Amino acid sequence: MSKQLVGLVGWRGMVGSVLMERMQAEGDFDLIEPVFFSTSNAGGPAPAMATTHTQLKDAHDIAELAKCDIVITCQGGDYTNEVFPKIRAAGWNGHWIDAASALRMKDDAVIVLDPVNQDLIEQKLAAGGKNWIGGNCTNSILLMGVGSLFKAGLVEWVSSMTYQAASGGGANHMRELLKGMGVIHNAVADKLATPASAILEIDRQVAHTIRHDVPTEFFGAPLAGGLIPWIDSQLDNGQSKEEWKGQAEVNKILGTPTTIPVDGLCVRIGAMRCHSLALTLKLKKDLPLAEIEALIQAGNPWVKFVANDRALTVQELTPASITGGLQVGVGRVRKLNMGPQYLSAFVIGDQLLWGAAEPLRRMLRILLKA
Ligand SMILES: NC(=O)C1=CN([C@@H]2O[C@H](COP(=O)(O)OP(=O)(O)OC[C@H]3O[C@@H](n4cnc5c(N)ncnc54)[C@H](OP(=O)(O)O)[C@@H]3O)[C@@H](O)[C@H]2O)C=CC1
Ligand SMILES: N[C@@H](CC(=O)OP(=O)(O)O)C(=O)O
Repeated sequence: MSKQLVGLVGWRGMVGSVLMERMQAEGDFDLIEPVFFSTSNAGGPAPAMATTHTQLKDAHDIAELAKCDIVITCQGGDYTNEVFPKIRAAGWNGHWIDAASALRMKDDAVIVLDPVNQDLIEQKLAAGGKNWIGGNCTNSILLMGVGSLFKAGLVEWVSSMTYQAASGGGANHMRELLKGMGVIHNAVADKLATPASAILEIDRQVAHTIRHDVPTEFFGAPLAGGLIPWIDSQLDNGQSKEEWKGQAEVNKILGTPTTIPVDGLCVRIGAMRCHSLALTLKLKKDLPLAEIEALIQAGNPWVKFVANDRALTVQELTPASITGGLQVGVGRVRKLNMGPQYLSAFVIGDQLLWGAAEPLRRMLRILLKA
């Protein structure tokens, strides 16, 4: 049987590069005939994984895109908004897999996170579904961590306070964070090298540098040495767009018949690519902690459950430990003073992997098997 023609758009960007790495690591390219597209370099050489179509094609050429059985795009929402309606209007009936948020809430789109919603994906596939969209990174990580509690019907509501990495903004944001760290260090490097120098003087200089010299072009405020308690645009109800996505996407991923309230504040912090969430969950009943822990551990093979122990937590439940891997850390699980149905949990994951690239390549695998 001939291999399916899979168009890849946005493979050079940050999410796309991580997707390419993962597809190579898992041997996905052996199963498909890839066609690489570009918005900036049509006619240029395609990456080495391309065996037949060795030149980049124009990512705006609808006729070329429409030759593909499957298109995977990590190019961004503007591209999706422009090209997707055109290719469908041209009668293309292939599968569209997308990292951008543009189509997520459309009725005919499924937000894909198969370790959590494989049943929903299979059901929509059988019903002729064609549009498969990766979820918001924070929501995918939340559900990879504690999705089993939702699936067991135990969650009445969840308050999710997030600590989101620079990579969520893109490559330039990661660079800006690092430049800012360097600017701060340079401002006090001499004094730091002298153990006897006064810490308050160092602190004054650091505060001045953060206010005046740390670059803010991409984040709009200094992130290095600080945090920014707002992510994405402002909505009329006082939520940020990132906060709004929590309830909307979590419920859509799970296919809940009645909306489970999900809300909280989303905060940008100076981590590189690990998003974390401090959760308060109100459970529908008072379950023993051991039972809750067992449920979380059994959620999926990528859950890395960390006992609520200081030494283990500071070793295992940090960006330093989690970054670059597929494990999603879950820990700090304990009952809260508010009552026996109130549970805390801390969830942490690499937002470029489960948060962006991994659900897309796994959706490709599901389609190749179908
Ligand atoms: N960043 C994240 O954490 C997440 C992002 N997403 C979504 O994924 C989509 C893509 O995001 P992201 O990967 O961050 O976007 P990038 O800005 O990194 O890449 C998008 C495109 O920009 C073009 N580009 C221009 N200059 C460069 C350069 N110097 N290096 C690489 N590419 C360049 C490339 O297109 P070309 O090769 O055609 O020129 C590339 O495909 C967005 O819709 C985003 O919402 C989803 C989940 C998480
Ligand atoms: N907004 C996320 C990243 C992202 O791209 O989200 P979405 O795929 O929902 O646009 C963040 O900044 O961390």
